Amino acid sequence: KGKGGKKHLGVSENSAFHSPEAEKNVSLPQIPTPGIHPRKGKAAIPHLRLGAGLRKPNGRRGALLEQCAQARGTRWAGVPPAPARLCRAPRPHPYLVPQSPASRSPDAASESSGTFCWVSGRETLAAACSPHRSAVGHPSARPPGGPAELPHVSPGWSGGQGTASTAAPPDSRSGPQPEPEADGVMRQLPYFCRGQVVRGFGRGSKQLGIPTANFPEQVVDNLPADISTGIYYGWASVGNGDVHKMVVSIGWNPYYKNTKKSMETHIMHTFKEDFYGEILKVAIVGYLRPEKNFDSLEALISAIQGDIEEAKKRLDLPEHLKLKEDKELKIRMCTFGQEHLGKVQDYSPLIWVWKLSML
Ligand SMILES: Cc1cc2nc3c(=O)[nH]c(=O)nc-3n(C[C@H](O)[C@H](O)[C@H](O)COP(=O)(O)O)c2cc1C
Ligand SMILES: Nc1ncnc2c1ncn2[C@@H]1O[C@H](COP(=O)(O)OP(=O)(O)O)[C@@H](O)[C@H]1O
Repeated sequence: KGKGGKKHLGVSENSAFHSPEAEKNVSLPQIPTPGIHPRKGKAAIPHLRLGAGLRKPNGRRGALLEQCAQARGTRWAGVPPAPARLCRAPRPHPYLVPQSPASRSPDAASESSGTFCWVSGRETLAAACSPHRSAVGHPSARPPGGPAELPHVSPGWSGGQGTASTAAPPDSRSGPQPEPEADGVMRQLPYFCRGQVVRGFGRGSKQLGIPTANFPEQVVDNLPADISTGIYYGWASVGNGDVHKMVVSIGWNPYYKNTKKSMETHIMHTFKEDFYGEILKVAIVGYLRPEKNFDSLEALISAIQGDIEEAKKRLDLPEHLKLKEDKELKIRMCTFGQEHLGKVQDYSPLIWVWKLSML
């Protein structure tokens, strides 16, 4: 047992989900893995110790973590997770994500070398590596970029029900948007959110020939501040339906000079009928471009069609298809237990284990 074995790992109440794709698209800070052989992965990490406040995942939570690990086929199965194991997973790893220095750390400055975070749907294990100081765990901390911005909804989901998509736009933002900071945007992806489909201005189908399902105000309001306005792509499902490719526009539609921010999803699928009132779930996995103004309706339509084609292509890339098939995404997109969505208390570890065991 190494030094870390005596102390404990923490488990947070939050969830986040990052893909290797998100890491590829941006230059995230390199995770230092001092002393770790990439394949053998068992070298000592003399300076890596568990900090105060970490708890050993024993009892029900420990069992949960083991089951999650087993379900994922990670190397954690059957062993008590320790920071060394957190750090030894080869990169890129979909559940081991670099996190920015954590401000909630007792000594944030010391974490500048990187924080590691293993994430399963509900549980998050975190440890930080620093060449100068021992690791620090955050038992109750959310992973940076995780859904702590989604305070009143079920873990991992931004959602709500309502009747309109609103958010007061600063005037300066109604024009063309600057390229969002990749660091800010991509750290949030994949970003999951859900909500009841509400009515918009009815332009999508009629004027553009491209219907876009609108999310309610609460969903738009709960978007992480780091997710800039712009055009994104990802996966979507409606009600109990299958997962389809989608593009989503987040912002003020400068062409129409909307006064309220909205989030509008076009799903690349032909539906038999409208689905107002249904629960729409989306996983935003990538960014396409900022919102723009256009000289003509034709130019707007042509840009949106270009986005759709580009999104289709990108979503066919192996990393995206892999994500689509990922258990985590299936759990988040699937319908069993949907009645629980929105009630944090119903996302008990036992329900989560039950869901994993269903797969
Ligand atoms: C992929 C995509 C890209 C879009 N890009 C822009 C854009 O660059 N500028 C803009 O003003 N609106 C853009 N929109 C928003 C459309 O203008 C909007 O969906 C349309 O006004 C329909 O709105 P409605 O559902 O409220 O009727 C985009 C929508 C989608 C789906
Ligand atoms: N492929 C699709 N993607 C998105 N919405 C669709 C699609 N097919 C049908 N719809 C329906 O069309 C509605 C959007 O049409 P739209 O004309 O943009 O109206 P609104 O402005 O009310 O959103 C959605 O709410 C949904 O019910």
